[in-house]
Amino acid sequence: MINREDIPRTRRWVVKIGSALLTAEGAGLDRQALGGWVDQMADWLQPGHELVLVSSGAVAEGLCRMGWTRRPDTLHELQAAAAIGQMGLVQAWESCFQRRGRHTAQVLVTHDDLSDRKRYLNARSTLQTLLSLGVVPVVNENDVVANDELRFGDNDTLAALVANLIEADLLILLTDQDGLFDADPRSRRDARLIKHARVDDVALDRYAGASKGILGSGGMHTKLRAARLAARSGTATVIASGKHPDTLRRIAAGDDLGTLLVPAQEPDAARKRWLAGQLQARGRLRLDAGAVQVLRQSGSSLLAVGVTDVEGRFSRGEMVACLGPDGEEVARGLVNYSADETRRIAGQPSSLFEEILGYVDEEELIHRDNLVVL
Ligand SMILES: Nc1ncnc2c1ncn2[C@@H]1O[C@H](COP(=O)(O)OP(=O)(O)O)[C@@H](O)[C@H]1O
Ligand SMILES: N[C@@H](CCC(=O)OP(=O)(O)O)C(=O)O
Repeated sequence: MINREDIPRTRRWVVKIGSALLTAEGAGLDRQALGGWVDQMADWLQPGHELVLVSSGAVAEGLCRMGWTRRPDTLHELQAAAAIGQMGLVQAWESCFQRRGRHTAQVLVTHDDLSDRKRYLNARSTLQTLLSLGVVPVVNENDVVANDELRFGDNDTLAALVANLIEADLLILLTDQDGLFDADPRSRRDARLIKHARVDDVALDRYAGASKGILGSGGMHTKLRAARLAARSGTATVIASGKHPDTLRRIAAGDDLGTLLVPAQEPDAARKRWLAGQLQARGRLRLDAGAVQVLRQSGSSLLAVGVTDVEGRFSRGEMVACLGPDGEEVARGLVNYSADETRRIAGQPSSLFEEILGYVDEEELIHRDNLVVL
């Protein structure tokens, strides 16, 4: 799918509604707005159409329910707020969808769940079953058990992984701005809306910058990253404002609204998509320029001879990030040797592995089937 005119033909959507939008500027859930989005989603859900909702707002609603005026500092208090608020969140979605004759289902996942291949496949089957039953899954991060290290943190990334899981046609990220601008519109009044771009356009990184919203956790940077991740399953992304009463209806009609970010290449195979969605790398391999070129141009396996430095502690089979000489991450993959072994064979041809290690597990440090170039 490339253009707006193709959107009316899309059948499978992931709609993500961010904290900034859902919580009425920090005053708890905006139930009126929520009802409006449900009406638009329910209208779109004609036979043949399927939708997963990714909803933030648990922490913000929890704070409101407890009368806490500021975000607590400790992780446990935040987790408690999420647990309290999640009740309000699912109650609100369920009652609005019920009015439209739709059931909803609560789906809470952690990063850990989706990095385990078996649990990833389980999540996929459950979501697909729910969709085939005509139920609307309402997904959020399981904040209660996720610790700092193993969090998605923002729901943009989670929504993109869900889009990958179900191979959605369209990911819609509803937020408090009209889309991605060429600068943060809160600080630059002359910022220009980007209406259409390919996800690999490098100028987008400059536009998204690092600044975040007040209530949300990611800002535009995580939305851009999410669009790139979603593109791996051929999913296009629209970033648009949920503040207007008919945003989803207009997107469905193919109106020129928000920012449309389209995939730049053919979808990855399912296993590579799962690999690309792994956020936590256990270690980092620094590659020389030749290795970077080979990975980027011919999709080959990574050989130890192209590795100049090894950081971190990892075991065989764990995820490592591969960085170019300038420090930019170029690929990630599941490594065939532990950190200690990798340090010993770095820079060496595979023909010397036997001599150095006393054995050879694999000729490649990372096999191309277990490697994704970013
Ligand atoms: N280039 C940009 N274009 C639009 N918004 C931007 C840009 N850079 C930063 N932002 C900020 O990102 C915020 C939206 O992200 P966030 O607060 O995480 O929302 P959400 O909770 O909906 O995910 C906006 O309020 C805006 O201030
Ligand atoms: N899981 C968290 C949402 C985290 C969050 O705010 O995400 P986002 O809306 O993407 O900025 C919650 O429900 O409060």
